[in-house]
Amino acid sequence: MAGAGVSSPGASKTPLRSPSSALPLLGAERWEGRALSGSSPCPPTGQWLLASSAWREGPHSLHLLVTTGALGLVLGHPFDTVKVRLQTQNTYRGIVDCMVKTYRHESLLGFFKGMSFPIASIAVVNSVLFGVYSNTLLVLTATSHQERRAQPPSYTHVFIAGCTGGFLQAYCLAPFDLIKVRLQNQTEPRAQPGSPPPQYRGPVHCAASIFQEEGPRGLFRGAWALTLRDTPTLGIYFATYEWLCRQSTPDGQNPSSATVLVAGGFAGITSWVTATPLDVIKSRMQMAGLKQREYQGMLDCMVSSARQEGLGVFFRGLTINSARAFPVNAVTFLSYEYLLHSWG
Ligand SMILES: C[N+](C)(C)CCCC[C@H](N)C(=O)O
Repeated sequence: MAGAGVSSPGASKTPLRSPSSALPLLGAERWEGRALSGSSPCPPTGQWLLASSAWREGPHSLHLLVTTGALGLVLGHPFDTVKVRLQTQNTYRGIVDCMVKTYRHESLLGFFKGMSFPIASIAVVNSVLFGVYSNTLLVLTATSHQERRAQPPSYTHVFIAGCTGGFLQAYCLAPFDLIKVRLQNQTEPRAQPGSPPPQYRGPVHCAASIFQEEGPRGLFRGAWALTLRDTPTLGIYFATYEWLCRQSTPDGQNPSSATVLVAGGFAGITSWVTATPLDVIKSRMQMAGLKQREYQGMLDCMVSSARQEGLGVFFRGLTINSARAFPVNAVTFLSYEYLLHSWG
């Protein structure tokens, strides 16, 4: 889950304080402080990712990344399943129809299909996203997090850092996202005696089957669409969060919980609204490996989807995704800030 990794927006409004009293300090930022207090203004290349700094920071940073990400994922997964089904299957008349059919045929468990791999991979994906984001900001602004409080980074820098993080995390996310989408689209009820078994018995079986049937590259099906979806929209995500927090936080103060909730929620919505057209294409490309529909490439997928279903196809799942995005990203940012505070 994205969401937890901005160098705290509140930090930019906070006067210099001792690290122990400062509200939001991400592992990487502590590390940045150390790096900058030494001779080098830039992070050593071998320490580029927060992945490594989070591990070195000890269990706190790691728990932080895992807990916030997993919480958001579990909360939002039922919405995500409905979204994926609406985007890739033409059998539903709308959100309510999809929910009712899913519940009737598959029970509540149907909404949670495909959740295990995203949870298992959240630490890696978030480490890459936030590590790259945080360190790109460090390189761009050449200021430590403490200096950044007095001199907040420009939105252009925040945007570029977010895009860089989004670009690099996309390739880590791609196989996990593919397996999630394939499992979410299995509409067979679980363990019904007599009914045909689903094609994939679980995430590992799904990964192994894709590898065997579609080759190693099959695991990266839809990866380009995912990269194109995430690169600009994660820039928008961080910039929106930063902007909203700065707007509603008086100088010298940390953002209130309400500000964090609202800013996180709207950052999620804004980013998902802009991501939806490519999200639809990405999900369709990922499902294309099953040969129900084949596409020559991303452009072909866009053109044939639009021809057959009209331009509205690019907005499939927008409503449910926005409904999901607000609480998920509000909670993600709030728990992130809260956990940093209590462990600070
Ligand atoms: C960039 N994109 C719009 C795809 C996602 C941005 C929000 C990410 C968040 N973890 C969530 O799952 O809602």
